[in-house]
Amino acid sequence: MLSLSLTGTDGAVLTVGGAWILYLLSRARGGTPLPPGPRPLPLVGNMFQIPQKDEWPVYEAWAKKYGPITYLTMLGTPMIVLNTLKAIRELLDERSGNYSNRPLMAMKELCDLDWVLTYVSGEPHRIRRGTVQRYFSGPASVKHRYHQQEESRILVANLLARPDSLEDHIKQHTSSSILLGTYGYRVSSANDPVLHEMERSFKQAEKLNGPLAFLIEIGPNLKNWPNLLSLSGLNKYLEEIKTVFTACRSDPFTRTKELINEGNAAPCFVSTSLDDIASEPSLSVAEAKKKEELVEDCASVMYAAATDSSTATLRSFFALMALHPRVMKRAQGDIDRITEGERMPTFDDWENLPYINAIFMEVLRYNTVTPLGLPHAVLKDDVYNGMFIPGGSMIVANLWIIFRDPEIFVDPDVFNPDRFLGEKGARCREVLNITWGFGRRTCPGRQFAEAALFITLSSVIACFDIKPKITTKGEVPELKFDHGFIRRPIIFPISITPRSKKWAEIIEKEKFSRT
Ligand code: HEM
Repeated sequence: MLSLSLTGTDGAVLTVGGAWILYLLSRARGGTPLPPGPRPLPLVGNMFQIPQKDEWPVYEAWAKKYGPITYLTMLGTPMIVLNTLKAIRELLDERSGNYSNRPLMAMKELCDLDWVLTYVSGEPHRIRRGTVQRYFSGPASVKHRYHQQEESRILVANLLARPDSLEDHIKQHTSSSILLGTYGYRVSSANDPVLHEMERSFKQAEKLNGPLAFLIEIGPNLKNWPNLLSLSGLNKYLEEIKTVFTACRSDPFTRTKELINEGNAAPCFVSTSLDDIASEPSLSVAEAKKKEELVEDCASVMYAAATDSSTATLRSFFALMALHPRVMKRAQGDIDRITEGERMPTFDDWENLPYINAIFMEVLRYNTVTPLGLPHAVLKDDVYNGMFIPGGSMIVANLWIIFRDPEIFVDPDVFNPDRFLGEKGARCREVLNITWGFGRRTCPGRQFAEAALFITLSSVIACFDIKPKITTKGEVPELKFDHGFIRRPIIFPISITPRSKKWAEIIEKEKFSRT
């Protein structure tokens, strides 16, 4: 029979046990438990357990402890981490309709950013993606190759002239490639004022995913509380974000329209799309204006979407080539066989240079640019393998752990492009596809980016020897990274020299033939 006389220890055990049961109940919905995860603190959730830097080992340890799905909360917003390829495919690809929203939308809506392709969902997203894909994806991506090849020649010429300014050259190269494709604008240097203008939105975008965005997400709809917005000063803060985003949308678009009117516009996404609109005489003035605004919206996201990831990938490439001379030599041998060592590679050589593809795939795997992909959000409540997935959760794919799975990528800590070659490399190539995202959000610039990587990497490898500058202590420098959703390598001093006098002449000749 149960005795009701409890000792102090019994009481403590019951109190702790009761609290634990309440905690477990609070993690379940209608009897379906939430996925497992580290215990959250009241209100702040797991905020202080999620590290601000060097976070990957922590996510990896959670994956080992909790299995395919880790459940966290940040200031009341659920955050779900998918740790296996199976869970990623089954949720983000197969249930894409429910898993393709973007998180933390409340603050973006307060800033009236309902036109930004990378944030919007549903029909507005579908229409904007279609507009971008028509000019950048699949076969349409081929029309960018002329400029992409030109930009690769400018890059190698800049590296020959000023090899110590590698970061500036990479920045100029990636920015120019996307701004030419989008607005027909060629960037003159890393200090081009247009880049400063475009990059203003980066700082504002960070605010949209910071702690304030989490707080606004769980609170009441502040649009209904205008007095609170203005008394708290929040109005001014949100207005600043909106103003910068709006300027980044309208300023470059207006400039390209002026060039079109003067008859001086280079073929690009904006000029071609506006030509298409003009060639539809059946459109009313209002319909044409709406279509034009759509082009303006879509153009404005391309710079931010393309440059950060492309720049981080190229930085990794230079660092990894400096650290892996044998890979570099082998690629140079392949290129020389095709070009007879007399010219730089062109797109016609692409299919004959599989090792270059293998190098950029291994760069993408080894220094994963987005170790947690780009966050998606769950539209409606769902159940997966007996676990409750709340609607509104932020959901991310742990690419870092998958790209280090020894079952797929043997010796994952070794930089080895060979793993992607031939029939044996089919599985690795297939898994690497997740580097481009999932479902309805898959990167629409993938083909553009792959072509840019091919022509840039092959041109650089053909022309230069790349070596680390040994430190004063006689050591090879270590590769380190910035922190954040995009993993940006911090480049150590690298020596970039033409392979021979002849190659310096080829660079000069091909640069000259461009002008
Ligand atoms: C190495 C280069 C690149 C990598 C690794 C990369 C990767 C990604 C990833 C992971 C996403 C998020 C997908 C998701 O949410 O599931 C994304 C989205 C996007 N990317 Fe890329 N990308 C690269 C270059 C580019 C380029 C060159 C362009 C433009 C030509 C581009 C345009 C976009 C756009 C517009 C989105 C937003 C898609 C949406 O929200 O529907 N990207 N990219």
